[in-house]
Order: sequence, then C-alpha cells, then structure tokens
Amino acid sequence: MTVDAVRVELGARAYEVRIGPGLIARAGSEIAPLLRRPKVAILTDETVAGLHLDPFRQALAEAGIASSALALPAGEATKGWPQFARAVEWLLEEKVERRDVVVALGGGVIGDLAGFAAAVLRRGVRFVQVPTTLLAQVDSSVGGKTGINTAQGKNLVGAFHQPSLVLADIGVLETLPPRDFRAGYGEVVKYGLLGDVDFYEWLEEAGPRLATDAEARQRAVRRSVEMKAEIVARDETEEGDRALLNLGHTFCHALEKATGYSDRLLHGEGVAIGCALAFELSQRLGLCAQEAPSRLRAHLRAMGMKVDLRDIPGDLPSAEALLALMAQDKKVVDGKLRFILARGIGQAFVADDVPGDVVHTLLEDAIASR
Ligand SMILES: NC(=O)c1ccc[n+]([C@@H]2O[C@H](COP(=O)([O-])OP(=O)(O)OC[C@H]3O[C@@H](n4cnc5c(N)ncnc54)[C@H](O)[C@@H]3O)[C@@H](O)[C@H]2O)c1
Ligand SMILES: O=C(O)C(=O)C[C@@H](O)[C@H](O)[C@H](O)COP(=O)(O)O
Ligand SMILES: [Zn+2]
Repeated sequence: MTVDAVRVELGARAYEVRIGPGLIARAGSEIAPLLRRPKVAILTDETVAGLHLDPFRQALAEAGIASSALALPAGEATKGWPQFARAVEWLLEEKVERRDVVVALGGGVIGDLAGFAAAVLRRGVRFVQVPTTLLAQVDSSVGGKTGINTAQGKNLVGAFHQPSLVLADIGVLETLPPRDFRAGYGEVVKYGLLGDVDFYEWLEEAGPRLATDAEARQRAVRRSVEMKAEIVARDETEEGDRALLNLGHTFCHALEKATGYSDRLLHGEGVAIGCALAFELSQRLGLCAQEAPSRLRAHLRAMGMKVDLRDIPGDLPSAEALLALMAQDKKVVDGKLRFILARGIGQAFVADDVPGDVVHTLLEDAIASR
C-alpha cells in the first residue's frame, strides 16, 4: 500500500496530510525538512507512550534528530487548564525556541492540547501532528482547531493554529481498543452524512471491516481528510461552511459536559448520538423523510455504536439543563442556537432559525425513552 498525500490549501500556511502505513518508522526523514536544528519536543499521553513513543523516537534518532518527551495522563480529563499549564511549562523548561517544532503524538486530546500549547508558546511555534487514533487521523489532526475544555464547556478556550505537517500512520490503529475505534467511526460517518452520499453508502458496506482491512481503513481516512481539507481551505476560521463539520456537535458537546468529560461518553460516541439527533430534528422540522434518520440509526446500530441517550450510562440532566449547556456553543449568534440540519443523507446545511420548542421536545422525548 502506498502513502496518500492530501494538501490543505491555505496559502503560505498550506501543509500536507500524509496517510499510509509505515509513517512512524520513517518519521525522521518526514520531519527533518521542517527543522532548523535537529531537535524536537514531543507531547504524548501515557498509553501512547507505552506503545509507540520508543519506535517514534528511534526513527527520529536514525535521522539524527534528538527528542525529549512529556507523557500526560490519557483521556479527555487531560484536556483542561492543569495539564495544559504543565505542558507549556515543560516546553519552556525544555528551552523550545521560536523556530523549533513541537510534535503531538497521540489522539485528539493530545493534538488539541499540544496544538494550543504550540499556538501560545513564545506567541507561536510550529507543530506536527502524528495522530494515533482513528478520530485524530480523520478529523482532529487536520484544520487547526486547537484548545481545551473549561468548567463552562467544551473547547471554549483555544486558537486556530495550523500544523506544518500531519503524519497519519494507519498501522498504529492496530493497537487502538475497539471502543476508541468505534468512537472514531462517529466522525468518519459524519463526513458521509454532511456531504457525500456515495461515501456514506460505501461505509454502509465497508464500515464493519475497517478495523481489520487496512486498505479500506486507508480509503476511509483519505476520503474524510479530503473532505475536511476542502472545507477548511475555503473557510479556515468558521465564518460559514466550516460549521458543517460541527454536524451532531451541539448535542454532543452538551452531553460530554453533562457526563463530566468522563468515560461515560467519548467524543466520537457523542458525535454519533448527536448526528442521530440532528437527523431526527431535521425530520421533525419536515426537512427530510423519516427514511434518513431510520437508515442512519440502523447503520450505527450495525456498527455497534451508541445511538440513543439510553446508551449513555448513569443519570442525565433534564431537557432544560441540556439546552442551557448548548447555549455555550460557539455557533451561537445573538443568543440564538444554530444547528447543522440535513435535507437527506449527504445534504447538510447550517440552520439559524431552529424553533427552540422543537429542540426541547426532541430532547424530552429522547430522555423519556431512557
Ligand atoms: N481539533 C479538532 O478539529 C477536533 C476534531 C474532532 C475531535 N476533537 C477532539 O478530540 C478529542 C477526542 O480524541 P480521541 O478520540 O482521539 O481521544 P483520545 O486522545 O483521548 O484517545 C483515545 C484513547 O486512545 C488511546 N490511544 C491513542 N492512540 C492509541 C493507539 N494507537 N493505540 C492504543 N491506544 C491509543 C489514548 O491513550 C486514549 O486513551 C476530543 O477532545 C475532541 O473534542 C478535536
Ligand atoms: O474542525 C472543525 O471545524 C470541527 O468542527 C470538527 C469537530 O469534529 C471537532 O470536534 C471540533 O473540535 C469541534 O469544534 P468546536 O468549534 O465546536 O469546538
Ligand atoms: Zn468532533
């Protein structure tokens, strides 16, 4: 299998996303052209460090690149102020200079946190994403949204800071636990749902074998990245169409906050539930036929995904409380919620004028069915 390259066309800040097997083993030669001196600082998490840090550092050493590494605790709870401060302090102690490169080796938590650290360190240093989860390969490593969660909500503090290079080694996904693989699939299916019905139909057939079939997995990563790169290139800072990538996320982020950014609900699981709710909302508003949400739910179930609020263990707040959490969403304009809705599979659009009572009833019904 060969390595695919997708370019994110952002003028002077354009970069490549390289996707394929064996990229960790050749990380040294991939990263070396970016370096002014042969030294990098790596941010990773403890689980990834145990599995992939030594081979990664070895590959850098073979190209004459020295490295130091900080491994943070694994999991979403890391993506907050305390570990962010720790990472920034460590980079300063390591004397990372303005012209150096920080490497994010890990899933979306590490990529978002390390990218934000790179954005603010000495007012901005370059960084390279080496995504090790399906979710990070198809979504979080591309597009430059970086940041952390706060007590008020998800991703509320951050910066747009594009990586200089993304190395998505599809081989590292072999060690990913099945639950994290399925969570990543939530973002993969999002791409088909938001804008490519052919991709969605291919996923209905190929989805179940992505974990075991490397060729199909590479195709899924490549198509997702192509779609994200195209959207980001035309709307880097989400003035318009980039919001399509937020399909399912208004619901998802409120549910993640309500479950305390814990193992009760992973981000990608929340995306799948959020997409199902967004299609249900679209149907209730008369925008799409019942066939669309029914077909989506059947596919998510066939993939072993969480689909309904009843799939989230433990208590959930009321519909009113969830709506209040949604008010922190970054898409809110003049205090009004905006949603990504759909006229059918592959036909999403940004809606500004969604009646609050319909959303409220939808949430009440979803909670009542638990
Ligand atoms: N910036 C963006 O555009 C964007 C897009 C989507 C999601 N996100 C963010 O990404 C985060 C979720 O990312 P995630 O799902 O990758 O979670 P994660 O980073 O927590 O990784 C999931 C788990 O997998 C482990 N892991 C990582 N790689 C592994 C491997 N190869 N083998 C074995 N275990 C491995 C991690 O240690 C962790 O326990 C959320 O915070 C979400 O908000 C950001
Ligand atoms: O890249 C984007 O734009 C996205 O919306 C991708 C999402 O999958 C991702 O979860 C993102 O972090 C959400 O962005 P936010 O602005 O709603 O925090
Ligand atoms: Zn997401």
